[in-house]
Amino acid sequence: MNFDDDDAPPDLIGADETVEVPEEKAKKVPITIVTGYLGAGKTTLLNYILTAKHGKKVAVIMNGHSSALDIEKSLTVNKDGEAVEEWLEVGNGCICCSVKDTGVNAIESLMEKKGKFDYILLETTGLADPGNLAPLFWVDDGLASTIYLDGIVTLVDAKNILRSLDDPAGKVEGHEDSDDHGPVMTTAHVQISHADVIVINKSDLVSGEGLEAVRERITSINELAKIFVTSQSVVPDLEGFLLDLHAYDRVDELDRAGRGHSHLDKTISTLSIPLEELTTNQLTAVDAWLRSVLWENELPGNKAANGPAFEIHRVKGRLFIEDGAEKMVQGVREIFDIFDSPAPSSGDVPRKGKLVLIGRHLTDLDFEKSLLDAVRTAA
Ligand SMILES: Nc1nc2c(ncn2[C@@H]2O[C@H](COP(=O)(O)OP(=O)(O)OP(=O)(O)O)[C@@H](O)[C@H]2O)c(=O)[nH]1
Ligand SMILES: [Zn+2]
Repeated sequence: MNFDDDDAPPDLIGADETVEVPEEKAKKVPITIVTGYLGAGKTTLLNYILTAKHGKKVAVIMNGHSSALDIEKSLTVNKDGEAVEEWLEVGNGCICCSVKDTGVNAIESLMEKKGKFDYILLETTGLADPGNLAPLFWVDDGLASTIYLDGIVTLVDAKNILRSLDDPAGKVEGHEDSDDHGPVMTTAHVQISHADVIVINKSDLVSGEGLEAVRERITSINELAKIFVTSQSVVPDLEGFLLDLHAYDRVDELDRAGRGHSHLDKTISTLSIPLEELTTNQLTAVDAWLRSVLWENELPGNKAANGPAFEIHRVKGRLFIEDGAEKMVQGVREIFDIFDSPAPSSGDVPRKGKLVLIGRHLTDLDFEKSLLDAVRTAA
């Protein structure tokens, strides 16, 4: 890709040039995290966003490795002998930045130019565990006061993903592992389990059957994610795919979970627990149950003292309350929130709730019984 093709030279924006945003216009900027195993096509996707005509101002933060980008040199300029990050404005109105580590600093310097764009896309390194990153953008203070996490998009390489999921060498770091003899949890697993959207890229390299096998395996890990198939990371359109996901303030996709019970993947699975209308007491019990499970890592009522240590990556739910309220549950790792549904279901929808968990060892313990017992006791 060459940004110098345009007649006008690219416009470098100085790092210290801030734009005054009137208070009432200071809207939160959504951030989408783009993750995916080494070589899955993340940079290809972001390059596509930077060049396609989509009429949106997107700020793209790439992880600094990208040799694919010959703009990288021009991004880091010397200012008073010090290297500073620069934002490069490209032809379609997007801006781009390459950083050594996709950390908080880059986002902070980005926020100073907040009036300038509608979305932020952040490429993680191929080995990143999005579960460690997502909470950074979710907490209610600090950073998240000016940006909010719109969702996590995970690219997978159609040709290599099944091998990556089975490769013990890809074992993810930083997760407690009491049962080393169990099926291994790889970086590919955690990138899929945390995803709101999964892009099966490099579809040109596999047969139709191969693609179906990949799709089945991915769905067995994460039943909630929306799945797209691409070649060269060319996505049909951006909204609902990369942008405007609202993955953390809506739960529209809950209906996808709980249909099949394939445990094709031995490591991570999706569990869907149906819930009748709850009293407010029972709502409190669900909250307490989630605290125990997510914060203490204890399954209430579980007698198997030496059972395998479970791990929950995502929680989503819709709860109907007898007083007429409708609540949503959203969680990533140990952070979760129960809040009023911004778009309650219409009157003719049956008031059947659901709690969906994505994680490890969910099939080895009886989560459903534990939750339903807690709810029953609180009736
Ligand atoms: N055959 C084929 N090659 C692709 C496709 N998408 C990307 N590639 C190639 O795959 C290689 C890796 O793509 P990148 O976009 O750099 O992948 P990445 O996920 O950013 O890689 P890392 O940041 O190194 O983890 C490049 O050579 C791309 O040209 C595709 O759909 N089909
Ligand atoms: Zn890349």
